[in-house]
Amino acid sequence: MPVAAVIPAYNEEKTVGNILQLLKSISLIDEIILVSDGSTDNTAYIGRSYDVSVIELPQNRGKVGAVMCGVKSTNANVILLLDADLVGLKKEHVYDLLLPVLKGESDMTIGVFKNGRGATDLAQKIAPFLSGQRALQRWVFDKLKDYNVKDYGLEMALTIIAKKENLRVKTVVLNELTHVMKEEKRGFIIGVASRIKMYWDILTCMLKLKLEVF
Ligand SMILES: O=c1ccn([C@@H]2O[C@H](COP(=O)(O)OP(=O)(O)O)[C@@H](O)[C@H]2O)c(=O)[nH]1
Ligand SMILES: O=C(O)[C@@H](COP(=O)(O)O)O[C@H]1O[C@H](CO)[C@@H](O)[C@H](O)[C@H]1O
Repeated sequence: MPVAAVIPAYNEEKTVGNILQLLKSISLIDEIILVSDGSTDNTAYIGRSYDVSVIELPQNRGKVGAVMCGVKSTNANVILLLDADLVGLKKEHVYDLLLPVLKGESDMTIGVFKNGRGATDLAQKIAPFLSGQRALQRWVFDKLKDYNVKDYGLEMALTIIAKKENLRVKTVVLNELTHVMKEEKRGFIIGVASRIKMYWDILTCMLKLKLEVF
């Protein structure tokens, strides 16, 4: 069953290289697609240097736009979604996300950080369903087409759809994995603004999909 890893990246030159290098060493993955979402740094250049498929969007489309573009470009049946700002990604994390889907035991897996860093562990403990680390059957992803999901609403939408349709979802622990937080990447003011926008996207997505998840 062909597997594509889709990595949305907006100005992630500091972290994306290590992620691509690790993914390239995993034979379960047939295709690696880096979507540089209007990045103004060396993200796309680094992607090309690892000899993976690089889609360079001329303008920033937001996370869901970037991911959709990447998924559209492949025929793979199984999609692995990973953020480009992960720190500490190991092969075991990727296997733990992919294998339940490849074995047909789960329709989607959701990876939750543990023992990474206090702040990012806590965020995912409170809201594991927001995690960007997932593996899923393509037909699950394709259900997003029926909804008008914006930017950071992606994970909330996938989680709600899975619940609504009674899909088999497995939460897997990603030990000693963390990511660079918005405030660390973009500075305090832009980081906080981006965080507020993220929560707004999530809230509007929840309201739109009219389903309670709590
Ligand atoms: O407009 C955007 C915003 C984010 N991202 C990517 O989506 C992932 C998650 O976004 P972000 O880092 O902002 O979320 P956080 O990790 O802080 O929750 C990262 O790989 C980003 O580079 C993107 O492709 N386009
Ligand atoms: O875990 C979370 O609460 C947020 C915010 O993470 P940080 O506070 O920047 O560590 O990040 C996740 O949620 C976003 C919306 O679902 C996803 O797009 C990100 O991939 C995910 O890391």
